[in-house]
Amino acid sequence: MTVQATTEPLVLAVPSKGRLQENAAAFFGRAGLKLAQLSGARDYRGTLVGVPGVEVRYLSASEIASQLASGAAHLGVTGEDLIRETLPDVEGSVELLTPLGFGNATVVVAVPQAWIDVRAMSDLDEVASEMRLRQGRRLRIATKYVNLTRRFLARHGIADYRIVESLGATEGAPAAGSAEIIVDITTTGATLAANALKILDDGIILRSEANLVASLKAPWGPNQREALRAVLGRISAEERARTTREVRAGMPEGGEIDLASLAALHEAELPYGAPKGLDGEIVMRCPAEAVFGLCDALVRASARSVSVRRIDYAFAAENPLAERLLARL
Ligand SMILES: Nc1ncnc2c1ncn2[C@@H]1O[C@H](COP(=O)(O)OP(=O)(O)OP(=O)(O)O)[C@@H](O)[C@H]1O
Ligand SMILES: O=P(O)(O)OC[C@H]1O[C@H](OP(=O)(O)OP(=O)(O)O)[C@H](O)[C@@H]1O
Ligand SMILES: [Mg+2]
Repeated sequence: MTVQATTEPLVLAVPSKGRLQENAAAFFGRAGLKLAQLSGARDYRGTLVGVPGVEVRYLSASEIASQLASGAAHLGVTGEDLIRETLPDVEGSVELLTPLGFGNATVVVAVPQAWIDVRAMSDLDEVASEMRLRQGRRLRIATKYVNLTRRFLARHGIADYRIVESLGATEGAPAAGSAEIIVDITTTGATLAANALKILDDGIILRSEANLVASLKAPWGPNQREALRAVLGRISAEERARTTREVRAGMPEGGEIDLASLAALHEAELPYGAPKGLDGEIVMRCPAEAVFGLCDALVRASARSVSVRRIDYAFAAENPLAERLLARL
């Protein structure tokens, strides 16, 4: 009988439900990372097709935040709001690798629209003090963002309040009489409006979006580091490709062109190096915004033809996301 060497996998935590699920799967898909569920839609574990050493775990967005904090997961996709709410020491326990452009939500302080004189946090401070003095009771704030709320109110010097923990439908609390005001996330503002609530002018606690987050507490052995490089290499390659354009130009025989300064002027690079003689094809890459400037300059430098392409992936020797994380481990 042979004993197989067990190699601990890198644990990648992916949202299993809710708003982040579909977008997260699409994000990995763009990076060429196909999620495969182990045995049908009810199994909460899976793998990444073609990337060995990775175990995918399907969890709720808030569980992902706790597992990154404890080190049970190495990498995960979750909202920054949940990271900042759940982790006592964000900087010391995780690295926010990159924002993902979805799951945008703003954590806000909202009060009844009927409170016409209450527009800012300083007004709220007055309301809270008056309630305490005149009615002998504290302002009640309904929220599931207990820690974010406490920190934000402390920064505004507000101490006369009580938190009523809410597990959902927070916006309904003032009308239901279980709290005077709320702290919750909003995206379109529709739920606040439907419940006759308004955001205080300086009541924005955090602008959040989904992030790719790495745990500093997880065990990062050699196998997990190798899997990390593979996963983040693809993610970087897709991001680099999406934001750059490849420019190919046919240069005339005997043409004279200072490729290095042309490249520098247009934030371009020569990913495959400068050709020996300049008559022939040159390949450059530049940021998408800089592409027409570069094309014009090449034409002025007597290029015979210039074409621009989008590319799917741009792999490079550098792996900036992985390097940033590895430097902290
Ligand atoms: N309306 C929204 N628009 C965009 N992103 C949102 C919205 N609501 C929540 N999010 C983001 O998605 C995260 C998870 O929210 P989601 O509603 O999917 O799960 P949940 O509320 O934690 O779970 P559940 O409501 O099932 O208990 C939020 O913390 C936030 O980062
Ligand atoms: O500003 P809006 O676009 O109206 O979105 C905000 C609402 O979306 C979220 O609720 P969700 O639908 O996730 O229900 P939940 O409270 O059960 O999480 C959030 O808690 C708000 O209630
Ligand atoms: Mg929700």
